[in-house]
Amino acid sequence: QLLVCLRELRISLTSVTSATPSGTSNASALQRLPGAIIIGVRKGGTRALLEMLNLHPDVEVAKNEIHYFNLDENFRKGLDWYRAQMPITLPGQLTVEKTPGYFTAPLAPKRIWATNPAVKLLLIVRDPAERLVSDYTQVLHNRIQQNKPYQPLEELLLSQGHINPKYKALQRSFYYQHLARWLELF
Ligand SMILES: Nc1ncnc2c1ncn2[C@@H]1O[C@H](COP(=O)(O)OS(=O)(=O)O)[C@@H](OP(=O)(O)O)[C@H]1O
Repeated sequence: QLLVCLRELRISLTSVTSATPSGTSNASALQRLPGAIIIGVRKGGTRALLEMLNLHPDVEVAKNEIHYFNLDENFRKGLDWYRAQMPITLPGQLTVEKTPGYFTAPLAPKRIWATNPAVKLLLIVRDPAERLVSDYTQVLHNRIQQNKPYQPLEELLLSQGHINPKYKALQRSFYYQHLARWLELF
């Protein structure tokens, strides 16, 4: 399925990436903006998806999460900074980056659209309740490692006997609310 998906991505991206000259000389080895972005969801298996795509010789991935479209401090650094975070590719190769934080970031859809409306967005989802528990577990793990205090999941999830809609890990599992913002543009 991934191979089929990749073939489709390459076909649809030919027009976008063909602005670069064909051939495989070193002069054509450049850092290019992504043709596809894994936008989420956090704890949805985004790292595994990125690594699997990276097995294909026509794909190069940004190893780290870039957080360009969701963090103002990075967005302010500009497009040249973003491009500089990308791997070197040859013409015809597809650059992919993943930052699961994009999916829930209010400004990310508009920013990505303004940068490249033809970019392909990849979203991998997971049972939202399992995702929430995984999200909580990661934060818990980080806090324990940093010797910081932590609350049980029940305390975060419930407020006066009711579900607390302000709990961030819960909000991140409201897939439809976030997806609606993306679908307004893409
Ligand atoms: N192939 C496959 N099938 C099912 N689940 C998988 C798979 N690969 C990764 N995982 C699980 O995905 C969780 C990590 O997701 P992410 O890579 O998106 O995490 S992160 O948002 O980048 O931190 C993490 O979940 P938890 O085990 O609950 O932490 C992984 O176990």
